[in-house]
Amino acid sequence: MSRIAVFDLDGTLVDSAPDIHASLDRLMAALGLPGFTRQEVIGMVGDGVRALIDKALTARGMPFDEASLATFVSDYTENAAQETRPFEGIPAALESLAAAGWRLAVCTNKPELAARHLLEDLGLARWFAALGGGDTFPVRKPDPAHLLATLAKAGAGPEAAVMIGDHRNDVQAAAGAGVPCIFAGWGYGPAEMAAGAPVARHPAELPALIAALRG
Ligand SMILES: O=C(O)COP(=O)(O)O
Ligand SMILES: [Mg+2]
Repeated sequence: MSRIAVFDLDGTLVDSAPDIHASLDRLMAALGLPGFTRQEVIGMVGDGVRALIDKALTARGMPFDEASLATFVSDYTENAAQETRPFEGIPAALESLAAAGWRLAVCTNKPELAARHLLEDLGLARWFAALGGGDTFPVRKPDPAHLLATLAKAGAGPEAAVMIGDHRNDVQAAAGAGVPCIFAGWGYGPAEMAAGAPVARHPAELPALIAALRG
């Protein structure tokens, strides 16, 4: 069975914080509330959009509401690729993995439509055999079923897979699915989230690290 590398999106493939930050601050301004610093936004990313909006509203003493979530999702889906770019070295790493016979997939807590638009706008979509978004299945990371369902969509199983992510959710989903994980040290998660997983400091290290896990 062909080997497959499954990537997280935000903070792993793409530096998406600028557009998440801009959309969130537009929502807050529309609600008459103060915006956030970039570090605050990065600290709220990882558990999907519902959690992001919940954390943002809670930080301003407001209850969660569905209308704010819907406003954010539609604004962000439109504007996800304004400033967001692949991390330096990611396109080359994907090309090198594909050339070495790896199939590639994306497992992200970002909503599927926004993730799809973003990958297309950045010219990355062609690399991926499957995408499992935060709303594609009834569950999402850290639930290992999110990773397993993404693999199934690509016609693959966990025994041939490696996961690459920048958040504890990625490490936990991979561990639960029996898939080795590489922690993206260039991403948004603090180093302790690696929890013992090997840490790549730069995307250029990925082809060798991934091959070492599933030779
Ligand atoms: O949308 C999020 O909160 C995180 O998305 P990710 O799973 O691609 O890092
Ligand atoms: Mg991430």
